[in-house]
Amino acid sequence: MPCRTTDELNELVQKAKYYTFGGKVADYIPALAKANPEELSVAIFHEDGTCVSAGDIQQKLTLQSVSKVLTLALALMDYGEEAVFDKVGYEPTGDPFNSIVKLEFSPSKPLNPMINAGALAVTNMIKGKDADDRFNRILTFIQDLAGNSSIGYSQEVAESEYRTSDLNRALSYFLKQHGVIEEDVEELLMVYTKQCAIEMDCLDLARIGCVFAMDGLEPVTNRRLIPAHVARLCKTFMVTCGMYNASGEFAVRVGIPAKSGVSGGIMGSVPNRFGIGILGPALDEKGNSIGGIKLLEMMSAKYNMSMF
Ligand SMILES: NC(=O)CC[C@H](N)C(=O)O
Repeated sequence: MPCRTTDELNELVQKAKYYTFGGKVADYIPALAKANPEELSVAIFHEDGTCVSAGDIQQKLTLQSVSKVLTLALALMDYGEEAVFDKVGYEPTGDPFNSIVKLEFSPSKPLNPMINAGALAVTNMIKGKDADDRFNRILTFIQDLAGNSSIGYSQEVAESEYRTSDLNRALSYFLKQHGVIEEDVEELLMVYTKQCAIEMDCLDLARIGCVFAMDGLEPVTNRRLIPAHVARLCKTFMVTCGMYNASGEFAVRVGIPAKSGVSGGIMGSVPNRFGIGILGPALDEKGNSIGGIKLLEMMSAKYNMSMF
């Protein structure tokens, strides 16, 4: 079903666009540096399958860190809570997403699954007979959540990140030394960089956000895609750690479970109402979409979105 657009949402996007000038696209993954910093688009996907959008929603984004919440859901479905939280903790770090510093403290397990170290530990757990099989399981799961079997990944972005992943390589070796991950680090990075390069548009992202908003039910059909307790657990991490070390301020100003990625994507879930997909590649200094956060602040005020 095509998305309609409303003057009201368009106006909010135009206002938020003004702030994109204060941001910068991520360039530590070389392929992401090509993104247009002035781009800002949003889609809202409701439980009944209707959607509203503004901006250029044909534009695609790679999931990057948004994928962390999706692999967490899959690992929890594969293994259950006890096994997953044997490898990663529950607590926000207050540090940047790629920081290594807290791993030095005992126990040497990542503080939560939303930082790179934690996400690497979670991807390490994804079941499958080899790296390709594991990645395909992640991709199929994400296609199901979005109701779109044509979703794939950007080979260019995956390879670009794989080649330049020295920090994630270092984190992985550190975790391997401490027994948090077991597999070959190169194989893990292969799966992880492809997972981060899974590509979709804002509407797909909004639809996945809506599945979480509905505690794991597919919009329209009400088919269960994720057990309710897993969806709730993921949303809790989105609130406490989803916007990196800006999650506290985001909870105050916007007040919804959300997860961002360095491509400028943000997936939001407004409980029992709708999912939100945003693309705005210009980032603030913490790595969140600068226009996207502004837009969500305005939307939260206008549509009374805060759950607090
Ligand atoms: N914050 C992010 O989106 C980080 C994801 C990116 N692929 C990385 O590992 O660095």
